[in-house]
Amino acid sequence: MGNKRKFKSEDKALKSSPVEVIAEDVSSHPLCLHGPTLLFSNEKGRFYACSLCRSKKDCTVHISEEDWQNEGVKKRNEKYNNLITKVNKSEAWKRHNEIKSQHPSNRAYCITCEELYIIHQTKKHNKDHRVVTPLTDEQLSHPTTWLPALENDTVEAQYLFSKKSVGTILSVLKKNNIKNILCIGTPSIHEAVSSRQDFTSLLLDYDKRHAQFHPPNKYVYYNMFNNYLFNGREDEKLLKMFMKESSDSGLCIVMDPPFGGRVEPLIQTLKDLTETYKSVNKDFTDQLLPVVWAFPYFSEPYIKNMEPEIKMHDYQVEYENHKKFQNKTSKGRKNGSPVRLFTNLPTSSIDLSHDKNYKLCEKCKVYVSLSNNHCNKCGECTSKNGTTYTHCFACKRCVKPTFFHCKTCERCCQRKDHKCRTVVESQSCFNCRETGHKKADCPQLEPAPGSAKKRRKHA
Ligand SMILES: C[S@@+](CC[C@H](N)C(=O)[O-])C[C@H]1O[C@@H](n2cnc3c(N)ncnc32)[C@H](O)[C@@H]1O
Ligand SMILES: [Zn+2]
Ligand SMILES: [Zn+2]
Ligand SMILES: [Zn+2]
Ligand SMILES: [Zn+2]
Ligand SMILES: [Zn+2]
Ligand SMILES: [Zn+2]
Repeated sequence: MGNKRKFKSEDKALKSSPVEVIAEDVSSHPLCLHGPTLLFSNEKGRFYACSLCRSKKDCTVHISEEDWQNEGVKKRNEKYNNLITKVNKSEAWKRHNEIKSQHPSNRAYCITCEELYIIHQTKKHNKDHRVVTPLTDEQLSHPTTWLPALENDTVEAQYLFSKKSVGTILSVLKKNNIKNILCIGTPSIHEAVSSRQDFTSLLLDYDKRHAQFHPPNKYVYYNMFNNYLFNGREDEKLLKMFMKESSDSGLCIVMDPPFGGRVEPLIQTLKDLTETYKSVNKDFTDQLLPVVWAFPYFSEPYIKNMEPEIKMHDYQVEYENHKKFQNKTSKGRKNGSPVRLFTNLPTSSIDLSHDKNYKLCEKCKVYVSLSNNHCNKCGECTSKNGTTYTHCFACKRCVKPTFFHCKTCERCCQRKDHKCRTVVESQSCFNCRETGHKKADCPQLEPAPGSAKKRRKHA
């Protein structure tokens, strides 16, 4: 499962065409089958497109900002109000209970039709269908352990945490006295705590198969890129209730978005969820809700720029079903998994004392990979990608071992295929060409009306 897919490496990410997402309230945007679209901007202009599908083939809605002013276009887009699907959670749960009342050998799940059924009740699932049977109670309550990942890799991208990673994440929450978890795209965390007394959780996920395995008040059919609840009001009430009940015992968002997902809409979602939390817990301070977010290390500049409180920790998140994302001591990638934990909880609360791949940096007071060295010049443990960085005195910073200081370019450059005076322009600011921020946030420019920077200033 998932082996066809190539991870978008840092270099590939740098070569992809530059497009910004304008982080803003999406409620007045055109709709597609996945809820409100996002406003994108590239060198040709600004346009609305799907928040979830990365390929135009999967979702064709594409409306320029100018066309969206046209009443006819607005009228035509209204059809999506009726086309967006909901999930019938109570029906699905009723079915689950009927199936559970049967002996495991009578229980089955058809992968082709994505449904649970009782064997002797239907002949619909013939030999062309992929069927899983028998099903134990344990399998019914832990579907991620046996449900195959959804096929469309450009949309759902499902990779499960290893048991060790689940344990690490839960221990961080414990250290911070957090008992309530909003699991966004993290069904294995949700399942791991489902029978525990010390945590409660609510799963928010786009994979609606979960409705057949979790009670209606434990699962929400959700799009994390536009904070869209497909079942509308009913689930908004549920989410608010969960937030209200968690006010005394700590709430944390634990999210693991599909790889390649954009940072801007995810940060916007965290802010929107924080606003919802504040609307039901009036005395909550102005900060962002606690979050533990699994994401590739090379997204750090974007996250840091948009939300400096969210820090990257050196812990390498391991996955069950992906060789490349396992630790370097196993068969995986040379430098280990590229996925790290980003969090606004104190990084010193991530205790890896039991893990031989990490050491405590006495100066940073944080656990780091054995290969990560503390640089006294930079004042921190500087490695990001799992290799040992070296300090460049000219650039006054630590760089990857694959870099060298080029005197002609007057900066550190990738050693391989270096051509002097060429700059990788994509993924950097359209204006000043620096990485780490987008044009809308460029410190050299006045903020455009409605830009993220402008809105933040006036917030
Ligand atoms: C990379 S996997 C993470 C799974 C996680 N590591 C675990 O073990 O539970 C991404 C998860 O996000 C869900 N997902 C994908 N796109 C989503 C979206 N737009 N909104 C909400 N959930 C989404 C997938 O169904 C999947 O559960
Ligand atoms: Zn769409
Ligand atoms: Zn079937
Ligand atoms: Zn250090
Ligand atoms: Zn250094
Ligand atoms: Zn240098
Ligand atoms: Zn050069």
